Amino acid sequence: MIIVKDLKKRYNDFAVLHGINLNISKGDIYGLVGRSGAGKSTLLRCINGLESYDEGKLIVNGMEMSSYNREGLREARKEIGMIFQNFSLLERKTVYDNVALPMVCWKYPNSEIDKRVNELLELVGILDKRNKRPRNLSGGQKQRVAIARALALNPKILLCDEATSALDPKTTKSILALLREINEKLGITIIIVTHQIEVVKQICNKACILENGKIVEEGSVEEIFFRQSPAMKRFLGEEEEINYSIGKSIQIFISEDLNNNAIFTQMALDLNITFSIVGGRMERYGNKNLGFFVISLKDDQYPRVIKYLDSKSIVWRDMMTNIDFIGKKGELKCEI
Ligand SMILES: Nc1ncnc2c1ncn2[C@@H]1O[C@H](COP(=O)(O)OP(=O)(O)OP(=O)(O)O)[C@@H](O)[C@H]1O
Repeated sequence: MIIVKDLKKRYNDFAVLHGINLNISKGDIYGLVGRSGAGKSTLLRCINGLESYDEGKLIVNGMEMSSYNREGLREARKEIGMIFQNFSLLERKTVYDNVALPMVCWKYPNSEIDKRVNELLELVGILDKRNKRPRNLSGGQKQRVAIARALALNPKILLCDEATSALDPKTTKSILALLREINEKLGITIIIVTHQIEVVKQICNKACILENGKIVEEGSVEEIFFRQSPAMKRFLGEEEEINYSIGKSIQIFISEDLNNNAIFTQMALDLNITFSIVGGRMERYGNKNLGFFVISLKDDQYPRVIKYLDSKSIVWRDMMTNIDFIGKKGELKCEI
């Protein structure tokens, strides 16, 4: 659906995108995360044709974006809806008129506009606000209007630029739930630019981390979590390693297909050992529970425990060397 290959973009002598490679498939909810200034919005604007690029390929819905003439680009952009942090609604128009605007611009017949706008307002849950002006709505309601307007022309792709950054946590949750519903019901591919890792955890199936115009981490949200790469830690501001200095410490990664309580009890029973759990965290990623625990082992327990974990295909990391990351059946094996 979206293929980005060696994409480069400069603003005068400032290189903002340094050779981006990405593949976003139909139906993905893809998170583009990174700190302020990393180049996320620039990449998003290249994807919807608001910005040109200098080198590389950018194929959206099967067409190279740089190959369009003005009229072709205008047509292509019908397939790509966009929402923003500040909602970008017209204050002097009603909710209904804001949502109708793209269809009015494309000269759709009034009856079709009326039917579609009412359907969309119903979908986003604010049909009762159709005659209100944006200033009479809450932030979450304004973003619902913006979502309905972005869907007016029946796009295949919805781009969200920090769409929940101005909203409180509860409203953010409800907007993300709405985006997920739109993705599932209408089959729309969604790209979410955000600096909030919570957003990625709640809704994305895939994500990348952008750092100074380069992708430093990419994959399914589960893979990114399991890798716990330095890039991820830098993004989260968790670079400092906790020093687990008693004996040998290993980090054991848990996914929902493992019964995490049972792992530790079973291992203690099978190996006839005791050990301390010295750290850990479980979190919800989309509809999965993922997490890790750090256990501290005596030197003589260490080889037996890692042999046991490998035999059960459980992912673990040596906290001392920080270089081994033994993968389930090998597929998650990587150096960090
Ligand atoms: N039109 C422009 N002209 C010159 N430099 C620009 C322009 N737009 C963006 N930049 C610069 O490009 C870099 C990336 O900006 P961009 O807005 O893409 O980052 P971002 O990751 O979206 O940041 P934020 O999260 O703060 O929005 C920044 O250093 C910014 O100053």
